[in-house]
Amino acid sequence: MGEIHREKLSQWEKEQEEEEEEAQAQIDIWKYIFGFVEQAVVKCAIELGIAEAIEAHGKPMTLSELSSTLRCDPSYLNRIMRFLVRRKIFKTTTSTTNHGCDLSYVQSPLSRRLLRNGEHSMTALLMLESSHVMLAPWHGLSDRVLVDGNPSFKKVHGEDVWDYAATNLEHSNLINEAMACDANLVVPVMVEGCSEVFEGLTTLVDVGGGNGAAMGVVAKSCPWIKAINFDLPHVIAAVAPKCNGVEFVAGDMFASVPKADAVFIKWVLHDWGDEECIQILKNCREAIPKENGRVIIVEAVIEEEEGKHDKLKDVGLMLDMVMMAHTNFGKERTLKEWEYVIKMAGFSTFTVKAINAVQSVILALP
Ligand SMILES: Nc1ncnc2c1ncn2[C@@H]1O[C@H](CSCC[C@H]([NH3+])C(=O)O)[C@@H](O)[C@H]1O
Repeated sequence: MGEIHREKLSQWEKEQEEEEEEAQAQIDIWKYIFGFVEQAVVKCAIELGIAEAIEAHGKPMTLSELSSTLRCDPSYLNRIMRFLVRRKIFKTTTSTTNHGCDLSYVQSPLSRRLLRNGEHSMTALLMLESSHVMLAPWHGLSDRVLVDGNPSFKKVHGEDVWDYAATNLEHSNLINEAMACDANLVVPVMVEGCSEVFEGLTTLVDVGGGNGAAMGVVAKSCPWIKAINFDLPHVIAAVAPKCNGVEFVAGDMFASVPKADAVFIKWVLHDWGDEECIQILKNCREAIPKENGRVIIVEAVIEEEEGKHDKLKDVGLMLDMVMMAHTNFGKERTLKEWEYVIKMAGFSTFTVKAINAVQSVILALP
């Protein structure tokens, strides 16, 4: 191939690529303009109890059955259902009835996650993130990024998220239930694919364990382990009566952590800046034996190289934005950033294991 011909070809390829990118941008920009719509419609579906109604019906449900059960206006509900079905939240089947052919709705893997008491329910997490309390700080995100910017949550609500929760128990309960959605998802994955972290333990303390969901799963799957759920006093006071083979202890992880063979700490360190993180980790290290003790950190590890992360791990980047909006100095960390806080807290070594979850398992050894 001649030099001029090759140049022309690569010029043509470049123009082609730019045209495709332009066409894609024309589509993609709408995703950002109306990004909130999907969350809002799913929230509406949860509030109406659409998934529950279809589940209780036990067979495909027509629009008229669904509207009369939920006391909805059929034409509005029809539009909501059309939107959800296009996004594979609910599926349709056609069934023959006395009046001819009827379109009916059935559950999909996504809609099952919208069942309040479903095994993989993510309802509470969606209700938390779409609550007024959690949405308001997003309006202050750009201010947060400025030099001398203010933490967005504190600016809107006058105090940080944990102090706010201590005096707004309804919101605190929503946080606890939302976190439990993820704990119920991740801990079984760990028991399945990473059971070595629980090997040889007789006691395990979950630091910032919320309503004890994680330790509930551990107590059930590894009954020889005495599981302790440790959290702030207002959390423990609200959730302790629900214990299921788990001991509940109230306290402040910045002061000290109850002693155990190992510490479990999930989705807590990302709420804090490096200095606070190091303090929490030092207290965790003091709570475990020097020999065979371990701290099991369950957190996202942000991939530094673009394009290397899978779709689930990509959720970590969204969580990083959530931390920016909802906490004072919290962030998702790269491997290097994890190494820094773990080493600064005095641990001698650590390992990272990817699991089938947004988070990885980071094992820190004293
Ligand atoms: N100073 C503190 N001492 C103990 N727990 C705290 C403190 N500050 C915040 N927390 C708790 O940290 C938790 C963070 S949310 C994570 C909950 C749980 N580990 C899960 O992944 O499902 C909340 O339950 C807070 O109440």
